[in-house]
Amino acid sequence: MIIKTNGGLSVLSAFVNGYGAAISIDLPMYTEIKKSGEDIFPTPEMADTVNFLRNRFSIHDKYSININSQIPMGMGLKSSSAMTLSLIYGIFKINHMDIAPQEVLKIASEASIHNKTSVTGAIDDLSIAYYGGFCFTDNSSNRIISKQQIEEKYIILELQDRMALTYDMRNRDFSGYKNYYGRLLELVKDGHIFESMMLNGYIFSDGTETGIVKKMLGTGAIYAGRSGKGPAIFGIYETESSMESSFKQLTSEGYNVIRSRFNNYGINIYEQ
Ligand SMILES: Nc1ncnc2c1ncn2[C@@H]1O[C@H](COP(=O)(O)OP(=O)(O)OP(=O)(O)O)[C@@H](O)[C@H]1O
Ligand SMILES: O=C(O)C1=C[C@@H](O)[C@@H](O)[C@H](O)C1
Repeated sequence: MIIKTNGGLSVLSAFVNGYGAAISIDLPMYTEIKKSGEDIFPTPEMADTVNFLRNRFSIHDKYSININSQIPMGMGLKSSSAMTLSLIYGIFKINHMDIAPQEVLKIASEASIHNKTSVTGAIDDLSIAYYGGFCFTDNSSNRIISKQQIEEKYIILELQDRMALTYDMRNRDFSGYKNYYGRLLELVKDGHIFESMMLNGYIFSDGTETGIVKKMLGTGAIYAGRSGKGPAIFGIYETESSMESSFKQLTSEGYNVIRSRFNNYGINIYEQ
């Protein structure tokens, strides 16, 4: 069985006050899961996720797993939530276990903490991997506050040659940002998703993104900034042609950029 899901962008990082929001973009991850004579897990985090599920549900089969992903890892593009959710969703499906979506998300959130790829459980990131579109969540109670389909827009991502792992954020003290995040929360509640995206990324700035952000804004982007902790930088474009012309400009200047777009698809079985 092959499970397909996608990456996404941060709208509100939940490290500060537990509230999180994210938005799904076309960056597919294909996770192939087969019952097998022996366990074949490419990474310790994948082994941990499957073992977590086995202990919880008395699943005794062995699995061979292979991931083919276009979500760059450790970039703030929701790769770990796509990985954890696709394994859990896929193992339930392969075993014909009919588990309600909110229960799947809760288990994936607990597994994300257990496999050390998440700090809060990242129900925001898991929810967009599950449903697509935009999701706003309370990560401290594993609850979706709202979710909605998102209008088509075009994205450019600038990738950097370093990773920033979420788990490394676990000891960072964000308490000084509580007032600021109170305001960002109001922005999200009032529907100002893209404004929150830009202002949220600012907290994780190391000052190096100013050049590319201004380049994106100066070549047609309507918003640009860091995707949460990053380091990936996003630009949002109203039309495909404005995105294409900015993309041409950025590549000619040597930026490492890829194209994407918002999506509303969610997780599904790509091949039985
Ligand atoms: N294609 C993949 N194959 C196997 N494991 C993956 C894959 N993509 C991500 N992972 C797992 O996710 C980890 C990276 O997750 P992390 O949460 O640190 O980054 P991220 O998902 O890019 O960040 P963010 O949560 O800010 O979007 C990797 O170390 C790996 O364990
Ligand atoms: O692992 C986590 O708890 C999180 C990781 C980031 O993606 C954040 O954007 C998210 O809100 C929470």
